[in-house]
Amino acid sequence: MQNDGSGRIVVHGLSKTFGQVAAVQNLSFVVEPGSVTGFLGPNGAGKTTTLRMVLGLVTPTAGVTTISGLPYEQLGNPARIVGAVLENEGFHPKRTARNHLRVYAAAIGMPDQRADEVLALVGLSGAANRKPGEFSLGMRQRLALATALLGNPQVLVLDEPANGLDPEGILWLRNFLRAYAREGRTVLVSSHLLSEVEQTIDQVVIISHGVTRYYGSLEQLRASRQSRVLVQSGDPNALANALREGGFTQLEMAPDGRVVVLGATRQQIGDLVAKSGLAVYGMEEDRADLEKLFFQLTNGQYSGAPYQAQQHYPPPPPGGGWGPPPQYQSPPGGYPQQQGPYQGWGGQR
Ligand SMILES: Nc1ncnc2c1ncn2[C@@H]1O[C@H](COP(=O)(O)OP(=O)(O)OP(=O)(O)O)[C@@H](O)[C@H]1O
Repeated sequence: MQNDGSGRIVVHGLSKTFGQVAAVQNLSFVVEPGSVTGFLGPNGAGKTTTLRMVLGLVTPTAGVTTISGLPYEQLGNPARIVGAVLENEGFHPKRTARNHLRVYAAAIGMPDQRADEVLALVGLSGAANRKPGEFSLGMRQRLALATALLGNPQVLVLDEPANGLDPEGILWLRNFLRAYAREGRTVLVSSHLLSEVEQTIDQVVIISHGVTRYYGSLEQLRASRQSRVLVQSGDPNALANALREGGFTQLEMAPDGRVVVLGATRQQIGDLVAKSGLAVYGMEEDRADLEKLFFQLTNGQYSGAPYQAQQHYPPPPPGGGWGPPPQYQSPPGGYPQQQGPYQGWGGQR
């Protein structure tokens, strides 16, 4: 085997067991260069363990993980290929930011001046002579990123990099990572909050209880959200009957008396209502937000209530892209009644 120069991260059949705890189970996904991939899952889902296996810090119980075709430990001078920021990185309390970076630069064969270059890249030039002990959490995150960038790596692996960043810091990080990926590099970013990385990532791997729940483009995940239309009518029962006859059978009643039609567009309902001659006073279309979908996909790690799937996912795209979990039987989509504000049709109002 040799370094194929691609910067592609491959995780194949990866498992890790700590005593009785199956932290990661048979995980498979590919992180392509030129994109930012989000690695998402609730706390304890197995993200850090997986990233540590990718970085050769934890030995897998089963499976393999490679970067540019090689296991991390066979990469030669890995810091020149992969830059990583893991959680809770410590800094020497007495060293300035610049000296901290110079020590690390020397260790990987980079010149002193690289320290100032990476400080500039992360916007910390003005703090070069200060000690990280005086830094805010956001500044420490930037310094950790600067450390990862020392070797000008083709691949960046960041564990929860948005933790502790203020909105401005998150925006900065987003622009930085997107620009980095645009140069054809590989960026893998973990987070337990989809909203934190939603605008940064193109691809997403969602795990829960150490198992892949979704693997593919964020765009496709967005498209799988089912729309619903809320219809205000003078006679909700007559409207419901007309809708059922028209083939719209997924109906709910909102607490305010509006009829909620799942899986329909405003236009479809408008046409049907016009034919039925019923009075309708207003229609509002909305889509399930991605965060809700994320909750559904990671069900069981957020709330005790079991998710009852109402909708099936669209079939896998040709050429794959979906996670392989054989035990994944409860596809997402729709609006789980126990989580939404709506009562089922005929339920308590
Ligand atoms: N060294 C270890 N020894 C024993 N159990 C471990 C060890 N490392 C992780 N675990 C367990 O493995 C599971 C996955 O942990 P991991 O830290 O990988 O999850 P995570 O998704 O990164 O969560 P977080 O965001 O909270 O760090 C947890 O149940 C955790 O307690």
